[in-house]
Amino acid sequence: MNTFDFQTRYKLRPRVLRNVFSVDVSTTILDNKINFPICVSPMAAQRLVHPDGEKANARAAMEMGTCFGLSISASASLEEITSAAPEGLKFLQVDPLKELRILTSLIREGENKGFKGIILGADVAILRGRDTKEKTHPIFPPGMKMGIWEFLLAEYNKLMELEGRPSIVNMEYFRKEQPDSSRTWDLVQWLKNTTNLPIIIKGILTGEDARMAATLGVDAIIVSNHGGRQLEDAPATIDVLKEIVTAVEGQCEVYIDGGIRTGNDVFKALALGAKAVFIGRPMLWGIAYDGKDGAKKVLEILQKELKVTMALAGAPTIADIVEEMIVHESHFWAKN
Ligand SMILES: Cc1cc2nc3c(=O)[nH]c(=O)nc-3n(C[C@H](O)[C@H](O)[C@H](O)COP(=O)(O)O)c2cc1C
Ligand SMILES: CCCCCCC(=O)C(=O)O
Repeated sequence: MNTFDFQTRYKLRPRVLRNVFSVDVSTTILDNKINFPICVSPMAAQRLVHPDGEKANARAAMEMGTCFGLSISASASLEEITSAAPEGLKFLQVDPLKELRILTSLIREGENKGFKGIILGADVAILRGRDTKEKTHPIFPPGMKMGIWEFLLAEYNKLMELEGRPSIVNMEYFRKEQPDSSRTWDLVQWLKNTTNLPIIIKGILTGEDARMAATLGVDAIIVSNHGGRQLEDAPATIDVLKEIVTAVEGQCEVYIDGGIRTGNDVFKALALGAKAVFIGRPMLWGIAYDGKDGAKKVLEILQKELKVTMALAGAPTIADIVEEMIVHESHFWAKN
């Protein structure tokens, strides 16, 4: 099964003789202006790829004028990301945890450090074992720390001290002990009561869950199969995008990630109703190639490709990208 079906299954229906002398790819997400609708997905432990890790990607996103998603399992602290990208638009991704008081402290810290949205990882009820992990036994380089988990552990131990309960010293144990697979939609309500920041829920793949999220008042959904890393045989995100856009009836914004590799892929997602896309692995390849400059290059290439597609498809602005410009390949089978 192919979890990434942008290129093979969807074709474009270009309109010609339209004025595309100037193509404007700028847009907004949650009222924040971004220079183009391509944002950076939260991804753990980026210092495994380059010594600057998340700082490089956050800085690249800021310099390019787009949004950076910071993973709760980042190999950088909130402080480091804030100083690397002080003016950049940044969302903080959190997971369902057992001790919600430490999540509150983290969210407060995010608010104070200028983060503009909280992404709730909804597809990590458990973390799927990875074959490659068993084969390669990745180890963290000396000195590499998971900055946000360090913060959470310190907050946890403060609470334990106040309550006269035993503290935890082993980080690996803490990171395994805290994720909470019993959490339900109540967590969304809890988040809404905890912060005024917009709530973005990541990992939705069905219209039913999308409607639930919209009803609970989330501000945005990221249609995501976690880059194919969690549930095996989950659908390609592009295949369920329309169902989700239809289900939310405009009550919240819809973004998508997973397998977006070209400007054409971005265009197709927008045509099916996404307000923006997020990209994961290409940003890791970017920093692996050349740190922050490599990450910028990835964003530059995608932005340029999107402009070309918009010009050739007859859409001078993001608002001009409409559903009639995309068709599923089965449309052509029916005719033969
Ligand atoms: C190495 C790696 C680490 C990831 N870590 C996280 C994470 O910490 N939190 C999260 O919500 N998603 C995580 N993801 C999933 C991404 O946010 C995103 O959904 C996915 O990578 C998008 O697909 P793409 O890589 O094909 O663009 C990770 C993905 C990768 C490849
Ligand atoms: C090294 C910590 C891994 C945390 C899990 C991050 C994740 O969601 C992933 O897909 O990987």
